[in-house]
Amino acid sequence: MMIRFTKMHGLGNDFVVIDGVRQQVVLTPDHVRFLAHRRLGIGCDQVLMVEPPSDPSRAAFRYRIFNGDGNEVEQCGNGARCFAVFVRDQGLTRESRIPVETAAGYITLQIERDGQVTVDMGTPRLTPWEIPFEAERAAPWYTLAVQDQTLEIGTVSMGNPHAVLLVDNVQTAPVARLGPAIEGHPRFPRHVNAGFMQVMSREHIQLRVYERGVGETLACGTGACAAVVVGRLQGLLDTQVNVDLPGGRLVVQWSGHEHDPVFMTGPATSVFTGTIDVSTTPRLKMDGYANRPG
Ligand SMILES: N[C@H](CCC[C@H](N)C(=O)O)C(=O)O
Repeated sequence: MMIRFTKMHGLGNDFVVIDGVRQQVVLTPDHVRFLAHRRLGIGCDQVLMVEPPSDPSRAAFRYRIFNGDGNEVEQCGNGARCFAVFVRDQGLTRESRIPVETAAGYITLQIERDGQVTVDMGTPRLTPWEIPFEAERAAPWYTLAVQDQTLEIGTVSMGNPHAVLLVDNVQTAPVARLGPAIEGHPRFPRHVNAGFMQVMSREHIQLRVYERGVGETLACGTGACAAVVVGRLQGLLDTQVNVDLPGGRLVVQWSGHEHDPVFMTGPATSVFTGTIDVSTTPRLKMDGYANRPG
C-alpha cells in the first residue's frame, strides 16, 4: 500500500501526517511503528491521520493520533497545530478557523495572520478518574512512590493524561530516570505523560516532558497546557504563561476556572513530503521506545 505523507513538526515534536480523506489508508500498529522508526522507517514521535468527520455539522475533519509505539491516543497539542497547517496547505480547507473532532472531543484550531496556530484545547479535566489516576479523592497535589523517592505530583487530563512535578532546574532534572518510572507507574492504568516544570516567574516556566509511548520529546503541547494548569491551581502562575521547552516557546492561556478552556499558541512547520510503501512493513518490537530522537 503506497501512502503519501508530509513530515512536520511543532517545536521539534515531529510527525508523519497522512491525508486519509483523499487516500484510503488503514494503519495497523505495525504500520505506525514502521513509519515512526528513526532508522528503519521515516522517523517521528507521532503519526497523525486526517479523516472525514463523523458529524459534518460539528467538525470539518476527524484527527487521529498514534504514538510511535503504535498505540492510538486521545490528544496531541503540537500535532493539532500541524494538522491545521496541513489541511490548509493541502487545499482540504480554505478556512483559517477549523473545528476538529478528536478522540478526546471537539477542539477548534485558528491559523493566525502570522502563521502561528492557536488551539482551543478545551477544559482541563481534574478529577482522578478522568485522568485516570488511582487516588481516594481529588487534590491539588498527590504523593507518588517512585523507586526510593516520594514525589509530589499534580495530575490533569487535556484529553490525554499528564503528571507534572516541580523541579529546581529542568536542565539537571532526572528525566531519563524518573520519566519512564512515572510513565509506567501502576497508579496510572493508561500510563501517563510526565512533565518536569521549573517556575521562572508568574508568566514564565521551563518544561521537559517524557511522553507516554514515545520518551522525552523536544516539545509537548498538551504537556505545556497541563503544566500551566497545575502551576495556576497552585497559585504559582498567572493567566498567560510563556512555556519554554527544549524545542522552543509556546504561549498558554488559562483563566484558572476549571470550566474555562485552555488556549495554546505556537508554530507548525512542514519539512518534506513523500510516499512510502507499507506493504512490506517489518514487525518491530518497541523495546523502551526504540524510536526516540537521536
Ligand atoms: N504522547 C502523548 C500524545 C502526544 C502528545 C504531545 N506530542 C503533544 O504535543 O501534546 C500521549 O500519549 O498522550
